[in-house]
Amino acid sequence: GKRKHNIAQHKLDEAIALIDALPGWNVAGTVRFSSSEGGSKHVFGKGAFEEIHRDIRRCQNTTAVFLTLDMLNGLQLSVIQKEWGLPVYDRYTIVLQIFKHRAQTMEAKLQVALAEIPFYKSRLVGVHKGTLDQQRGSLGTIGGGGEKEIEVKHRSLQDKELKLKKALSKLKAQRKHLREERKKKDLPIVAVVGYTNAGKTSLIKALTGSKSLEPQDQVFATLDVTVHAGLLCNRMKVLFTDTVGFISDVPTALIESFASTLEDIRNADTIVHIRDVSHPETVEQKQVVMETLRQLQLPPSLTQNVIEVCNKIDLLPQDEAEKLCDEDGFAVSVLNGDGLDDVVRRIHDQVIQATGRTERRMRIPMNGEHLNWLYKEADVTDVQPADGDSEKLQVCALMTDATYAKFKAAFKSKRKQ
Ligand SMILES: Nc1nc2c(ncn2[C@@H]2O[C@H](COP(=O)(O)OP(=O)(O)OP(=O)(O)O)[C@@H](O)[C@H]2O)c(=O)[nH]1
Ligand SMILES: [Mg+2]
Repeated sequence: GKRKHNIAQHKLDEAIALIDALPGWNVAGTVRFSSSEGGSKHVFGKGAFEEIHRDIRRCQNTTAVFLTLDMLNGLQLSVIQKEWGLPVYDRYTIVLQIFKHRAQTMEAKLQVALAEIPFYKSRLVGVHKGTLDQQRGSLGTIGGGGEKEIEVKHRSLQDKELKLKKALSKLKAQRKHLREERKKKDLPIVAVVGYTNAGKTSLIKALTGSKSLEPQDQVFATLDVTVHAGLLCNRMKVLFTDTVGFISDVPTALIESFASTLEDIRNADTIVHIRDVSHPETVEQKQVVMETLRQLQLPPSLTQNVIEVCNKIDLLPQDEAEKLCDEDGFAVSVLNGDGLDDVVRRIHDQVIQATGRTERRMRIPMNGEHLNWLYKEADVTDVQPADGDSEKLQVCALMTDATYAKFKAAFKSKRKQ
C-alpha cells in the first residue's frame, strides 16, 4: 500500500486469519504492496520487490512468505523463492494447507489430494509457461529441467489424478444413494451457505440442537457437508446441510474439487445464505457467495428464492442493526437468538412453497392406522377429536400432492377388501 492504497486493512486481516488457522504458524510481520499489472515474473515492480526483500530480512524470524494473491505460476514462484531465499505461499497453497490440516473424512481427504494436483502440475510446466492446462506435447521445450523427468512426473500425476477421481466417484455414488434415500423419505432439504466464518454451523446448531456441530472462530472450520434433522414451526421435519465456507480469490480449481460437496446445494429445496454483517467486507463477501452460487449453475427456482440472513447484529451498534431490519428483513444474532423465529417462519413458508406441500385438513378413523401413516409420511401439525363424531379425528397435516395420493391409495384399497 505504500504505492497505491488499494489493499485494504481487512484484506490483510483475512490473510492473517488464514495463517492463524494453521497450527504452529504465526505472522511475524506484514507489509502492503500492490502487485504489478500483467503478471511479470517478479510479481511486483522492481522497487517494490527489493523493498519487500529488505523488509523480510529485517524481520529476523521469518521462515516463509505469504503473498495474498490468487495463484502464482511456476516461474514467479521459482524466481521469488530464489531471490528471497524463503518458501513462498499464495492464497491457493495456504488454503490447501488449511484444508489438508482440517480434512477428516475420507472424502474431504481425497478432495484435498485432488485439489493439490493442479498446483503440482503448474509447478512442473510453469517454468515453461505457467498455465495449468498445458498439453503434454508442449512439455518438451523446458530448458535444463530434464524433459524426461518432467514427463515422467507429469504422467505419474495424471495417474494419481485418475485414481483419486475414481475413488471420489465411488464415494459420490454412495452419497447419491444416500440422497435418494433422503428424497424417498421426502424430507425437505435446506442448504446453508455463506462466506467462511459467517455462522453457518452456529445457525444450524441453533435451529436443530445438533450436538455434533462445533462452531469455531476459524476459517474453514467446516470442510464436510453434514446433514442435520430439525423441526420447523408446525413440527415440519427438514434436513439442514452445512457446507464448506466460501472465500474470495480462491481459484475455481479448488472449488471444483469440492464440487461434489457443493452438489448437495443443488439438491436442496431452499438455500439460506448467512452473512456476517459485522464484517467490514460483508458486501464483498456477499458478492463472492453469489458468484460461487452462480458458478454452480443452480436452477433459478433455487437462486431466486435465497433467504438472506444477516448475522452477528450483536456486534453492530443498535441503530445500524435496526436499519438492517428495515432493509433486508432478517437481521439476527445466532449467538443470543435474536430474530431467529422470523427466519424459521420464512424457511418454513419457503420450503412449503418450494416442495409443493399444502396443509390438508382431514377426518380420519380413530383406530390409529391412518394417523400412524401420516406421522410417518407427512408432517402432522394438529390432531383434535372431530366435531360430532366420536369415532373420528380431525387432523391437519402438511404433505405434497404425491404423498396425498399415496395416502388415498393406501387406504382406499383397504376399504375395498
Ligand atoms: N458475535 C457473534 N458471533 C457469532 C454469531 N454467530 C456465530 N458467531 C461466531 O462466529 C464464529 C464462526 O461461526 P461458525 O458457525 O463456525 O461459522 P461457519 O460459517 O460455519 O464457518 P466455517 O465452517 O469456518 O466456514 C464462531 O466463533 C461463532 O461463535 C453471532 O450472532 N454473534
Ligand atoms: Mg462451519
